Amino acid sequence: MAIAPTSHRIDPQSGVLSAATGRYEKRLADLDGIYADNAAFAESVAREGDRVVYYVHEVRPVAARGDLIFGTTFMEPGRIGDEFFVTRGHIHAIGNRPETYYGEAGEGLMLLESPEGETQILEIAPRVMVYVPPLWIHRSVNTGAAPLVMSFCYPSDSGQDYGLIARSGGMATRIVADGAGWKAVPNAAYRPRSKAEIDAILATQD
Ligand SMILES: O=P(O)(O)OC[C@H]1O[C@](O)(CO)[C@@H](O)[C@@H]1O
Ligand SMILES: [Fe+2]
Repeated sequence: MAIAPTSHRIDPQSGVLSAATGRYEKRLADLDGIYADNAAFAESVAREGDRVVYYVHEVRPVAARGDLIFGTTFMEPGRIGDEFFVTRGHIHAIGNRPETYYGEAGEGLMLLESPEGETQILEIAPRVMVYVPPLWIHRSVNTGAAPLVMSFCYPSDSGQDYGLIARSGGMATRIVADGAGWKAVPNAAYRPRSKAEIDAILATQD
């Protein structure tokens, strides 16, 4: 039986996606261990731990290999200390699954890192399409003063692996405020991956 075609409307300001099959949100208190400034994070959680940092609307038609998952990410503007709000970030559990992101509103960055530890930073803004190639860890950063809204699409069997970043002490690069703009700085807690761990990531391809 064929799957019925569907059409969905995106509100670029709120990221609300009509006829989404799922929605989730991440609040400040859910994001422990992501930011460098532990004291600033603890203070923010004590003051407003319930505050939503980002939310996702998505459509998952079926879980079958070869299908797509698509949706929107809405990110509030803000910082922990001098570090801009970010998504948790992940590599796909099947590492060679790619993804696209398209800017709907606001301005920010796609922070990318290869298994070997190379950093790439791509700016995202309305009408900009970003391609996340297979095997790149990816995290969105809202560097603006307004919400950052993006739409995304990736293969339905990709999965998300959040442990890889955690085991390395975070991503190699952090994005911090620099006057009215941003700059990339090294993450002092970063531990480069061993050859064995890089090989394990490469082995998740099919
Ligand atoms: O899954 P994370 O790293 O919290 O980030 C959320 C974003 O990534 C996605 O998992 C898509 O890869 C979406 O849910 C959203 O674009
Ligand atoms: Fe992804």
